[in-house]
Amino acid sequence: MSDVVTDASLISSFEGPLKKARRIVVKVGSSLVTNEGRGLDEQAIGQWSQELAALVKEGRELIMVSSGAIAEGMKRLGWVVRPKEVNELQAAAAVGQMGLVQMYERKLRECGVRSAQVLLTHADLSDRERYLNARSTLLTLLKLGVVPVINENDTVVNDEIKFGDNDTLGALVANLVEADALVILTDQKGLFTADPRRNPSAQFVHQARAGDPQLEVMAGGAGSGIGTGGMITKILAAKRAAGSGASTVIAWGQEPNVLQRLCQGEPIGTCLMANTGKSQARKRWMADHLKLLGAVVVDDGAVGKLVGEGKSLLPIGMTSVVGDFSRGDVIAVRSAEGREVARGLANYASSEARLLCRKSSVEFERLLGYVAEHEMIHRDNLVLTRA
Ligand SMILES: Nc1ncnc2c1ncn2[C@@H]1O[C@H](COP(=O)(O)OP(=O)(O)O)[C@@H](O)[C@H]1O
Ligand SMILES: N[C@@H](CCC(=O)OP(=O)(O)O)C(=O)O
Repeated sequence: MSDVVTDASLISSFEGPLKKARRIVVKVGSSLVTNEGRGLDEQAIGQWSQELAALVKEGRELIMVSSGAIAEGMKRLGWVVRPKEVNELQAAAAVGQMGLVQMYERKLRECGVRSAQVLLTHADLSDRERYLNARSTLLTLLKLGVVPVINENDTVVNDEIKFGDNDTLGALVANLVEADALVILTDQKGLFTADPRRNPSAQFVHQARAGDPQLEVMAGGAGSGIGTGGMITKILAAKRAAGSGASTVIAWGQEPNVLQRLCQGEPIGTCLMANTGKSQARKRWMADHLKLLGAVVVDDGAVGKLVGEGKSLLPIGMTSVVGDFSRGDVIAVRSAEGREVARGLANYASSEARLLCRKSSVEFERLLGYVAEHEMIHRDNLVLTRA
């Protein structure tokens, strides 16, 4: 599908990508969360929390990426005009984040669901080791039925504050946890063919392909003075999320029961479809690594587990380690004859992996002083490369 669909009748039987989605990242912008800067919108946060809780109870995994710290901090500090100084924006974010996260914690707890605060920077997600640590923490939280509430760690960055780009953070988180879908809730019903605040005759876009260059022409900057990214960062976020196979829906955050209705398959908002399958995208990413830093050689039993049974690679099946790599690098898995059978993300650096060859996980702590993971390569991070 490459066309931009503005005719509602063409999508009447369309189910949307949320119905079958198990792992969903929801991003809400500052203007929605803080009622256009008037202060935390308790009713809205309460409503989203009820929906998140209901979806978690259905067996889905939900992550909330929420902006609003700066806007709420400004309100608490009595500042009417958004400061220009980065250190003042950072101070406002630190003050506002307290109230923001407390409100999510309380509202979710009232619905019987636990939450966790996670503060990330773009830099965290580009460093492989921190990327893996963030990933494994988030996946553990999801497994426990906890809803992570994520924001940028505004105190330690300045460019993120300047560009205020939590849409990108939402997409990076979707990629990090390999979400099935990203939902971006904002103050418009979705994407229009032009900014509806400036062009009242703009048409609504029901559906398009994520990454379609036409969308970037339609999207403009922020319209409210509270939000900072505007529609363009949402379009680019959808393109980024599509890289790992996640489709994106941009919808109005005040739409009644928006999340549950989307999950029932109602075509609300603008749906930007990813045209790459999840595993395909991941496979391509791994296959794109032309030069691998190392490899582990495994015995025939391990080859059978990986190839025949789709299992993770455990150190007990490894006989030797080749090269010099760090945790998070893509490495090859070779058979005893030296043939590459798979590739994947190493959970241990080569120096540690050498100590773990032929060892069972009960010995990891004694050998390394800590246990990062039981697997050398988790099956979620592994692709078979033998034809
Ligand atoms: N083509 C478009 N369709 C819809 N909204 C657009 C478009 N171009 C620009 N916008 C503006 O983007 C705003 C949403 O972005 P932003 O204010 O950053 O919200 P948020 O805080 O939710 O991230 C809308 O209020 C709207 O004025
Ligand atoms: N992280 C900051 C800024 C993020 C921001 O403004 O993003 P958005 O409202 O989604 O355009 C905050 O919480 O205020």
